[in-house]
Amino acid sequence: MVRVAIAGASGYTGFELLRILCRHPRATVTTITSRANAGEALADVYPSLRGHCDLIFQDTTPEILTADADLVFTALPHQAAMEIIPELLNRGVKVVDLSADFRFRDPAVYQAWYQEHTAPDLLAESVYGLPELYRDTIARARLVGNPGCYPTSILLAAAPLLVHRLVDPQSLIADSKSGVSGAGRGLSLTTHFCEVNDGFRAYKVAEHRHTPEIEQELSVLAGRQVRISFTPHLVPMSRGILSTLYAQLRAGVTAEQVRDAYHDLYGKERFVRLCPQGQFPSTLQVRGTNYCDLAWKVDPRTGRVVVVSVIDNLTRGASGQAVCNMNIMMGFDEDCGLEDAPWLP
Ligand SMILES: NC(=O)C1=CN([C@@H]2O[C@H](COP(=O)(O)OP(=O)(O)OC[C@H]3O[C@@H](n4cnc5c(N)ncnc54)[C@H](OP(=O)(O)O)[C@@H]3O)[C@@H](O)[C@H]2O)C=CC1
Ligand SMILES: CC(=O)N[C@@H](CCC(=O)OP(=O)(O)O)C(=O)O
Repeated sequence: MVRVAIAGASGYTGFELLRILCRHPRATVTTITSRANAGEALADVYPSLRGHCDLIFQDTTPEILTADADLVFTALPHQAAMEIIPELLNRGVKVVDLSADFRFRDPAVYQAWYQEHTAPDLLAESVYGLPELYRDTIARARLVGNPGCYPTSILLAAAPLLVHRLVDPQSLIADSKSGVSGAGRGLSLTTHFCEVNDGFRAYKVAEHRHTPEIEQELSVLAGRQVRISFTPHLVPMSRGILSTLYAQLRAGVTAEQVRDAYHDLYGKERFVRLCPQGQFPSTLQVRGTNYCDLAWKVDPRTGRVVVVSVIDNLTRGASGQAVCNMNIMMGFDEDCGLEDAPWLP
């Protein structure tokens, strides 16, 4: 059994980690932390977990997080994560960080979009935690930067097209719609029920901080610097992301080549499901799971391919992917604890 601590267990991704790990056959959660809830029982903060886990929240300190753990999930806001992760590593645990603090290869990019990086040396060591692309390095990692939710949905949609050189990498446009839990559990006017319900809006157009993360990984896949137009939208649902990706096909590329590229990259993948031709996925079909469901269509009128990708932002976009990364780091089967079928309705 691997002993696990969760920093920031009172937030939405922390809760989702607990939901998954409570039934994980090879992991046991020993420690949960939150500054505001320290001293309270988990079941008092999250009554839905009553009977599944009887832990008490403790304060978020490196000493507490490493006292009885082999691996720590840091489900903390950006900046707060990098403030404690160097000390966690010094104390000998492995870390899967759900924030953006260890997703970037170049500290200057992080600093341009976030803030000063207080542990830039660790960026050279951390591994971007997208299992389909990096499972071999994840297996050897001590520190994994778990991908952002929008990047996960967009990178999985784009990868076959770039790996097989089927599209002009500079033509990529991604239009994404997220449920409100993507903004975390904290209260704010933008996620207030009356501000979100019955409406639908774009936000942070051409300036969302996931743009450099997406471009970093698209550039690796394309073998050259890539720029993307990325527009996120907030939709009135609790969970889920649907991303629509548009790309210009290179001259002469056929629909059969596009189909073969998706089957080549994902044919054996446990968590990427390719929809039957003509069926486009709903966020409902991946709810509460680590699946990314993909569908595409070549439009012969425009010479573009349109790809639709759906994930659950809290599971595949955060905590499910984090557990998958833990499984790889510990040498477990990738789907250990992640085998559940989606919920419906
Ligand atoms: N929600 C989502 O869909 C996704 C979120 N992420 C990332 O995962 C991380 C967690 O997100 P989420 O669970 O949604 O966030 P929440 O706001 O729901 O939870 C944040 C958690 O961190 C703790 N916390 C807040 N501020 C600090 C601080 N300064 N120092 C230490 N602890 C702090 C909070 O508890 P307390 O204040 O009591 O200590 C709480 O437990 C973030 O980095 C987020 O960007 C990534 C992908 C998807
Ligand atoms: C709906 C919503 O607000 N979504 C969040 C994305 C959450 C996410 O993936 O988080 P990271 O901050 O860890 O990169 C946003 O747009 O900021």
